[in-house]
This record gives sequence, structure tokens and C-alpha cells, in this order.
Amino acid sequence: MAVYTDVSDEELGAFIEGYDVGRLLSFKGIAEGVENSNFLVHTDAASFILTLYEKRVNPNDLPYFLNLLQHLADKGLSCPQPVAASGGALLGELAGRPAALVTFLEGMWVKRPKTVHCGELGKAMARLHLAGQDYAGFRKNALDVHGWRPLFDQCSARSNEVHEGLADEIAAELSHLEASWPSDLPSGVIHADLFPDNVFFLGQELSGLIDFYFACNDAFAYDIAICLNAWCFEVDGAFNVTKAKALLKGYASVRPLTADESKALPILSRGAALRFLLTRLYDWLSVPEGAMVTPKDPLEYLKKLRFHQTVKNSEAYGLVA
Ligand SMILES: Nc1ncnc2c1ncn2[C@@H]1O[C@H](COP(=O)(O)OP(=O)(O)O)[C@@H](O)[C@H]1O
Ligand SMILES: N[C@@H](CCOP(=O)(O)O)C(=O)O
Repeated sequence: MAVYTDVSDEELGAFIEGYDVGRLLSFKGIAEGVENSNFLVHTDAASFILTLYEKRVNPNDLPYFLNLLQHLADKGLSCPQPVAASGGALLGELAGRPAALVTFLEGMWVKRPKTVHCGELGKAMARLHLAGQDYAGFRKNALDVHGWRPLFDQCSARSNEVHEGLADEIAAELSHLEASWPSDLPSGVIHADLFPDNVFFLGQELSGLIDFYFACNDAFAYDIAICLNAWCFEVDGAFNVTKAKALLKGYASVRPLTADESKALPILSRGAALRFLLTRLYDWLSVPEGAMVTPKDPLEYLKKLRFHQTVKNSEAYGLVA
């Protein structure tokens, strides 16, 4: 459960009174997520999600995220919309944390996505990339190839506690990626954390995307690579090329990939695997005392990384040359 910050009934009641959202009926901490503290809030008018932004979120980035949600919703994308307080502000403060209220999105995330879900995800991601093209905000990806080494430096000394030889394996991969990371790929707003738990479905229909707190400006194809990692491996660690094919086909049906993007998928997928290996490793080694959170397994991403290291070209992901 990701609740890092406790909020009393009185504090939350006073906070909600600052919004024109009806009378507070109940609220509870949400037993999912790892980054921020989330509460489901019911009023006599509707349901909302209250987020208190924690460690990895830079408060200066919050206007980028909240305005982006508004921009995407205006473009017809289904995502939470920030709710303005009675005074007009999208961002407030609660229990010493920056806090925002957003609309509740109907749907459920799918624990074991099937091929059909991967296809829908591909289409939605491409729509997001197109809808973000005229977004005025800019946010550099803090966890791009340049951000990985500082993260590794903070946990390299203890990485072998998690897996023997892990420090050397990461160090070698990092050097390789730093030397061969592609530049000049088509870029714009990407979600950068479009995992199954951030994509809601109603039946087989995708009902919306949530959790835009890693969103940034980076290569579109890097977002695809993140999704190949997050959606196309089976529980036993096997890569499912049928799912990858569906994801890429769905994406290309809305926004065709350029030749450079197709060619870059193997290296981008390696990078995406390393990025999540590193953040998970860091989190694994530094769970804040008293926090209700279940850290995610870093070694899942080591296995994925090793798969991508064997890939020779994009055909391995189901792309036909
Ligand atoms: N707008 C929303 N509508 C409905 N449920 C939401 C919404 N935002 C978050 N949730 C619920 O809260 C959970 C955690 O949210 P998430 O943004 O993924 O947290 P974190 O950033 O901490 O990972 C989600 O899995 C979902 O169940
Ligand atoms: N998706 C990341 C962790 C971020 O968690 P989320 O709940 O905000 O998606 C991972 O799986 O490592």
C-alpha cells in the first residue's frame, strides 16, 4: 500500500472544504501504487482521487503534470482531470505535502494483459503522443540515460546484496547504453510509466490512462520500449512476441513508426529495462521506515534486460522489416 503520509479526518475535511465538490462522506488510503500517497475520496456529489506527492516528485514539475492532464482531457483523451479549488488553484498543500484532487476514472487495470489489451494499449499510447504534440509545457526526462548513472551511484555499493554480481552487470550495461543511446528520434510528451496498473479497462475496452507523474518530453519510441517491457513478458519471464506485435500494430495504426524508431527499439528496450531495474533497486534498498508500501522486484527487470541483450534487430519484437 502506498501511503507514506498519514492524513487525519480533520485535515482532510478542512482540505476538501476548499473545493466546490460537495460534502465529504468518506475517504480511504489506496492499496496500490508505490510513488505517491493516494486516497479515494467520496463526497455526496462524486468520487475523487486525492494525491499527496512524495519523494520522487519535484514540486516544480507539478504544474507540468496537472496542466498536461487538462490538455489531454481537452483533446479527448480519457485521463483524470485536475479539480480546481474554489480559489482556482490546481495545487494545494495537505499534511505538509503538495496535494491535488483529480477526477475518478472508471475501470480496472488488468493483472495479466492479453494480446487484445496490448493492441488497445498501443493505440492509446499513440493517441497520447499525438495529443501531446501541441502541449506548451516542457519537462526533461529526469530518468533518461543521463539520469541512470547518478541513480546507480547511490545504490551500487549495496546491489550485490540483492543479486551476486549485479553491480558489475549494471555497470557494463550502463557504459554500453551511454555510448550507444540514440538521439534525434521523434519526440514529444511521453507517459514514461505506462505499466498495466496505469491503464484502465472496462471489459476489453480501454477506459483511460492514469498516473502521469513521470510524464516528460522524450523519444516517443522510448515510451513504446517501456511498454514492451511492462506488457509483453509472461510471469515465467518469457517474452511474448504475439503481444509485442499487437502492441506495435495498434500503435502504428494511429501513428506509424519512422525507420529510425523501428531500428532503435532493441537499444531503447534495453535502456527501459535498465531504468526500471535501477529505480526498483534503489527503492528495494531504501524503503522508508513505517511506510505502507511493497517494493517491486528489481530482478524481474534484470531478466528482461538479459532478454533484450540477446536481441539482434527489431524483428524480434514482431516488427516486419
Ligand atoms: N484518477 C483515478 N481514478 C481511479 N482510480 C485511481 C485514479 N488515480 C489513481 N487511482 C487508483 O490509485 C492507484 C494508485 O495510483 P497511482 O497513480 O498509480 O499511484 P502511484 O503514483 O503511487 O504509483 C491506482 O492503481 C488506482 O487504483
Ligand atoms: N511502474 C514502476 C513503478 C512506478 O509505480 P506506479 O505504481 O506509479 O506505476 C515499476 O513497475 O517499477
